[in-house]
Amino acid sequence: MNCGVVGRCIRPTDEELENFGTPDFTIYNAGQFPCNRYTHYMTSSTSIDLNLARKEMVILGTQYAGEMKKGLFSVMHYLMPKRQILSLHSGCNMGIDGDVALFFGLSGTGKTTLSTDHNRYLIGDDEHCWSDYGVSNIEGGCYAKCIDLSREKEPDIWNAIKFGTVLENVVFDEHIREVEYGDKSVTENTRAAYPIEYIPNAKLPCIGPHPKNVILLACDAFGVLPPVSKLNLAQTMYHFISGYTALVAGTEDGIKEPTATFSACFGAAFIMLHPTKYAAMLAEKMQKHGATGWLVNTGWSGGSYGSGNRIKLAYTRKIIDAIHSGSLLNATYEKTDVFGLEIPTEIEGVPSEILRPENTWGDKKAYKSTLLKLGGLFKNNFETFTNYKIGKDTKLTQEILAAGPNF
Ligand SMILES: Nc1ncnc2c1ncn2[C@@H]1O[C@H](COP(=O)(O)OP(=O)(O)O)[C@@H](O)[C@H]1O
Ligand SMILES: C=C(OP(=O)(O)O)C(=O)O
Repeated sequence: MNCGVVGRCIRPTDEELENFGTPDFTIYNAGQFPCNRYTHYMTSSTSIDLNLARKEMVILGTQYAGEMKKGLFSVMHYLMPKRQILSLHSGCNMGIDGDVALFFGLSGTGKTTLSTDHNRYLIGDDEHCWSDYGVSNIEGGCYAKCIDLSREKEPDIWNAIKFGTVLENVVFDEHIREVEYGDKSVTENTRAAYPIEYIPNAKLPCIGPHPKNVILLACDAFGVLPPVSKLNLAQTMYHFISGYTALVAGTEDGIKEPTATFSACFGAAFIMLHPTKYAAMLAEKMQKHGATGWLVNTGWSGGSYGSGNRIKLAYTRKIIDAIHSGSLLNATYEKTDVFGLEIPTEIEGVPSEILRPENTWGDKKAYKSTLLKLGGLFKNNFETFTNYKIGKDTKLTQEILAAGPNF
């Protein structure tokens, strides 16, 4: 992505600008002007139209800066697989030993927060490609949510908000120009767009070797998924194709209560081919490069949204640390009912009782029925995909099906 959209795209050097020639793609952003919602297939006065042949995108009726980057992300989901490159809706970072981790997840599940890690190099927070040479960021900056942002919990993002960063939808005092990060009066989806080099340990250029860990993030507002589970390849494919999260108030307009969302490949809005095409590419790359899959619940524990609490970010960070260090791979595991997930019995710095969700619920009956409810939602959702084969391999398709909830 090589243009200058609020610091998030890869900016050309002065030399490249000299010989810029014609752009690869042109965005016409008339965000203040609504589209005609009475046109066929229109459901609102907002539209983002792509013409792949003309290499043009037209944005109407929305001034949300996210539309530009996500529109181009859709283009990449078309162009990249044609070159055997997998486009990924994931954050990405790298340890000092060169171990790369991907963080897949829908909006608000923690891609930006968890890939921005003081002890690791940031490759990017949201959009990447995985080719035969390793991973690379599509963007040149980040787009962090900053609702309730605090210096203590997210110091790197806090410090990246300085001159040159664009704050979107935040409320601030006009006189002293101080931002009130807790203020949701415009929207909960407040953002900070900053160039990646505002993160001190950014990996420049934003490329890295083949991933060692593939972390699937779900913010489970039902509170029944374990804080972390180790996945085999078939389970990784199953959860990748399912693309589950339970949204709470935030990015999507009108969502105030938690609802289960299934978004294939953690990006149904952006994919252009059938989900199993991307899943097969992911499986092949993970197998070839020996990557391990993980499912991390950054959502609720001790009950559903309303009665339980969101898992502390500090605990999620400890879980992620144990994945990166390799220590979690060697932990002792036990298997859960229904989802058949392998969960560790101990992780340093995390209270052991929270690792098994059942332990944290006071009402065990409510836990069981909520677990079965979620399992049922997964099953229903997956029916859409059962007729599609993963590549030519029917065995893999069967394995993926068997890797889902079983009850
Ligand atoms: N346990 C947790 N893990 C990750 N994020 C959490 C957790 N608890 C609260 N959060 C908050 O959830 C939000 C995650 O948003 P973000 O990282 O921007 O998601 P994404 O990049 O996937 O859209 C942040 O505001 C973060 O502070
Ligand atoms: C820009 C977006 O991505 P994310 O919320 O994952 O940062 C969005 O979905 O609006």
